[in-house]
Amino acid sequence: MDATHAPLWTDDLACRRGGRRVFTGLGFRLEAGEGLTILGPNGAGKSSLLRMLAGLVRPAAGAIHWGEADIADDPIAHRTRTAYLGHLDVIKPRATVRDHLDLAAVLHSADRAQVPDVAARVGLGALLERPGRLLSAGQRRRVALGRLLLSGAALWLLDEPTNALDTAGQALLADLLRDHLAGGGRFAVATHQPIAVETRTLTLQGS
Ligand SMILES: Nc1ncnc2c1ncn2[C@@H]1O[C@H](COP(=O)(O)OP(=O)(O)OP(=O)(O)O)[C@@H](O)[C@H]1O
Repeated sequence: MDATHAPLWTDDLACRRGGRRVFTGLGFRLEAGEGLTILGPNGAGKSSLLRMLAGLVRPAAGAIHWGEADIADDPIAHRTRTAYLGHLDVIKPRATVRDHLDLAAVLHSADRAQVPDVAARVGLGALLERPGRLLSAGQRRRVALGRLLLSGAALWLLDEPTNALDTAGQALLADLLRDHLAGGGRFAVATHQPIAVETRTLTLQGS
């Protein structure tokens, strides 16, 4: 099977953090073109699961597979196909919106000529030359969405992506997620806010 279209799946996945059990026995499958919404109370392990799917936290038991392979067997391949958006948007104070998106394009071997279009897509077309220190929280989040678009990653892992986004920003996020699925991508979103995209749902119970 073409690796891009291979299913992402877990079987009997368990997570421990700080010596404490967070979740056990987690199994789910995510095909190309599918999204997953991860729900659950504070501390249930949503961020931990996303970090595990990104290969940043090791499972205490079980494994995460991409097709036949355990993602831990080829971390570089997994990093290349994955984009992780955490709670904090890392923005350099002096670098402009254009600089941030240019850097993302270079890092992901994307065409820098796309940057103005990507900025416009995320609502920052008029702010290309604005430095990071002058961006609002929602504008920073939009830079992060622009980076996501430039990543070309098949798997988007988004932790509370609606944070700081206004109504229009939340609609934009939903559009980007739908377009990503339509292009054969997949995503997992940990959220307390509903996102207006049809997805599978995984609810972590917490303890
Ligand atoms: N770096 C860490 N070291 C030790 N324990 C951690 C670490 N990060 C998280 N935990 C613990 O793991 C558990 C799950 O945390 P996690 O952040 O995954 O939950 P969450 O469902 O994303 O919560 P929230 O809804 O509050 O964002 C919590 O009990 C937390 O205290």
